[in-house]
Amino acid sequence: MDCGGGNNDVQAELDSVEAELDLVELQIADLLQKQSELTARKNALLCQLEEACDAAHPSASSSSSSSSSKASGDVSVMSKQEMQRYDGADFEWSKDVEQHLKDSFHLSKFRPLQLRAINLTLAGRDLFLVMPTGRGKSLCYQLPAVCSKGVTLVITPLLSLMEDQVMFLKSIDVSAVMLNSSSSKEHAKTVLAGLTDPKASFKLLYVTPEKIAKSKLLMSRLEKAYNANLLSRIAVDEVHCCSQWGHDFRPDYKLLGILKRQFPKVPLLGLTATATSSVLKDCEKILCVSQPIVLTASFNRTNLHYEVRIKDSDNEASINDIASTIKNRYKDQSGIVYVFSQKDAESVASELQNRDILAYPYHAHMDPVDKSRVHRKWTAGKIQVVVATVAFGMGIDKSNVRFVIHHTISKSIENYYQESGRAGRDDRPADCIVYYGFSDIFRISTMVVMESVGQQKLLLMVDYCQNVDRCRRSIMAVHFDEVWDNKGCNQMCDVCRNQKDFSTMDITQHARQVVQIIEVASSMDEKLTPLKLVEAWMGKGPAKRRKLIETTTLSRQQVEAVIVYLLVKGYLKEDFSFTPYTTYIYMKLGHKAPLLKSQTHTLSMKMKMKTTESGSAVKAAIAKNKTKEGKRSVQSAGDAPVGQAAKETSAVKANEEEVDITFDPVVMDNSCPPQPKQKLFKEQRNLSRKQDSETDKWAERIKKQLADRHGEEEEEGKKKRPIMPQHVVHVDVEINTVDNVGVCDGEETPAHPVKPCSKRKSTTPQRARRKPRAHAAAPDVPSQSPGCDTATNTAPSSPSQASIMSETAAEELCHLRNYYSKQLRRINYISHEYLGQPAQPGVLACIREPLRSLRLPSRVTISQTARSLWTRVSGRRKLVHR
Ligand SMILES: Nc1ncnc2c1ncn2[C@@H]1O[C@H](COP(=O)(O)OP(=O)(O)OP(=O)(O)O)[C@@H](O)[C@H]1O
Repeated sequence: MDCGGGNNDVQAELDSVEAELDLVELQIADLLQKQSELTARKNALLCQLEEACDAAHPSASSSSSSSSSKASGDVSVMSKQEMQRYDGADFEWSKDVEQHLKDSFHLSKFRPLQLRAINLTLAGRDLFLVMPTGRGKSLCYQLPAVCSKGVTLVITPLLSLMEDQVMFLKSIDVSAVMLNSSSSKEHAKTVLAGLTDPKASFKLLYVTPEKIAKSKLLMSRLEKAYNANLLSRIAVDEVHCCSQWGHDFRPDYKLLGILKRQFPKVPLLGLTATATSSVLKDCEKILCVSQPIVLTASFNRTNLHYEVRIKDSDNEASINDIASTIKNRYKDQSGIVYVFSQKDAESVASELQNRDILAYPYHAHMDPVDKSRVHRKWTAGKIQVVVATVAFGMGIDKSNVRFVIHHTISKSIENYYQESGRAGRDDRPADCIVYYGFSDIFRISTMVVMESVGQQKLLLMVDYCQNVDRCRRSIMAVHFDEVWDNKGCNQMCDVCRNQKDFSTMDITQHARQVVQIIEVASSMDEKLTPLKLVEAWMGKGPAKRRKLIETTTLSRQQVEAVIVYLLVKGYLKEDFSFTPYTTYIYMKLGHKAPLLKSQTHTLSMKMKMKTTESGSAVKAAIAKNKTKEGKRSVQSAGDAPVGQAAKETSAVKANEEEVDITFDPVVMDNSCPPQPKQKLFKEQRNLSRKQDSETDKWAERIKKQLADRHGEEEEEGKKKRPIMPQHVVHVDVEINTVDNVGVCDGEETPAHPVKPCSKRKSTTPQRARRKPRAHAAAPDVPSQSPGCDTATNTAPSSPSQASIMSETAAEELCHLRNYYSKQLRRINYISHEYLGQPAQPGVLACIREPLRSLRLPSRVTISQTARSLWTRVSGRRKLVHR
């Protein structure tokens, strides 16, 4: 068929119209998003107005429940007047409640919302209570428990939390028991019998969600207690764990719906400090509670001062800064430094000790006895600082913590709120400081990549840190769906304190440059890691590429800020590449990148600009770009560079010999122990050598490709250059793990607070770092649980043994090994959700729980999958050894 020139024109126009339509769609999506944000804000303001106009609004809870009506459920279920009645003390139980508050709990008065919550639950209402960290949520089920007939069932995610609470209740003569993996048979028997005994000696029973999911005996006893009217209440602590959208999702919380289905008349009380309305809606469904009353106290902890500091890329400098802050501002005062990994916990603690600060590490892989000692000593004020991973979080209730410093940003705003919420629980002023660094974003990114909304949440946290013009509290308020009055901060955040310490810059040209760099790299079959993108834009990298792109005169800090901004706003996105051992991150164009093609699209960004130097740098760069604009999109080899850029370009040119076409992936590798630098260096050198031999040929090919590109011709069948990480950054990662903070027993502080990593427990089986080779690639699936790290390699190791394998078998084994490594990593990753759980013997038992969270083919059971994994591995093994 003849497709003449006419058709070509039509096709060209069609392409252009389609491209324009794409742009319009993006703009519509943008506007729709803006519309929904504004509508939400409008509704919130309307609610605020309505509340303000309500003459009968009681003073008792108004200050703290400003957004309680955001749970529209309240209003539909109960009128405001009726709701206010629950702030009163004219119920049949009121006297009892008052008396126990003073006599049992030794408290003089209620904090805002406590009495309302207690009255509501005692009246049999289902209730979700969202109250800030440290405000006294526990009292809202503990006090009703002692005022009610029968037993209150409390679901808690952590054994440590459970132990702490039971110990505390015992200390005030309130009888409470717990059932967990370490309970003896006899104890379990007594507890189960007590459930149906009207004269039972305990008022509260603490269990983990897993216990509910697994113990049929417990469920049957609860059923009997229910029928005998002896199950008075169900409290689900940290209720946000039900929802995948919550920041600490636990699969077994999903099964708790059985409670309301089996015991519909028992009032349920869900408690959390961090849940957005969508998370609560999700929890409502999961727990099968219909139209619960939602009481929401303001998230605002007025005594906490929030601050973000830019982290120096030189670790030494940031440690110095932290140390001097602690020594100058918090002399002899208690605090926490949160870090990213186990290794960081040990090294930062050691660095602080070197600077005469009494700091001890705390992380999930420490001996439980050591953890318990550190916790205890810190609580007693004998240790000034705990340098901790997230393992030291929920349930840490020390009143006089004056500072919480984040050496690395948290993985979400919810996490940050929880972690920083350990500060100032005595209502006195305390500081929450985050050190925010470019490379940390990508370290965390590799950690949260497996989580369903991990990336989005991380970017919101990054946005919080990057922000220079909005009150930090207002960002949290929007995040927690709260109506925010700007006066509410009272200059208790760095932004409100240093108002006007920023300038608005038009970064449209900068953004176009970044997009162009990625496009050029992609045309050269190159993938750029975040670090390489920064360097490329600043004029480093292969000369061939430099000739094709526009470099910048912005400072490194500004370059990083712009790239992060583009990532947060969707002009860039991360691209993950997985190997059995590592996760690589590369930067790609995001869904909004095409908008930059339109000349009318502009992009501005607020930047901190303390020095005029950096300010003028930005302006100079913008001016330079404007003059260049239109002159070229791709600079030809003969073009003479101008101004500052010329200096940079020639400086880089001088270094050209040293710059190779390399890749610098950010790597998360939690499968291998830290490698000696020498070994790493050797591996890199080997890879470099391999690359060197290819580079010349490759450069020739690139030249041709570029020529083709300019001529708008696509060379058919061009081979992609294999990506060979030359510079591998080995990151030691502790996945967001919560674990058992041991019980106090009065022991000494560990003699060697900072343990060397000699016997570090890896989070996944240890493996050689090299790429698996066919001849040594027998699937050495460990005979231990996936969490164990001493995998024994039974693969043939000598050349003679290897030679008996056919090439196809070797290749297949190699694939299989990769597959299992990846599966084991995933299983292991998910297993961390279960660290607080009873360890059960047997491989199947060990991986069953994590497997629940994996997506299995329909009609395939978990046991079948587990068994088939093992059968396939052993089958392959036999094949190899034959
Ligand atoms: N009405 C009150 N008056 C004084 N102190 C109180 C009152 N209610 C609770 N507290 C104290 O506040 C502290 C924090 O209480 P609790 O552990 O219940 O907080 P929380 O809301 O569960 O916090 P988090 O979510 O951070 O665990 C406890 O030490 C508790 O004794």
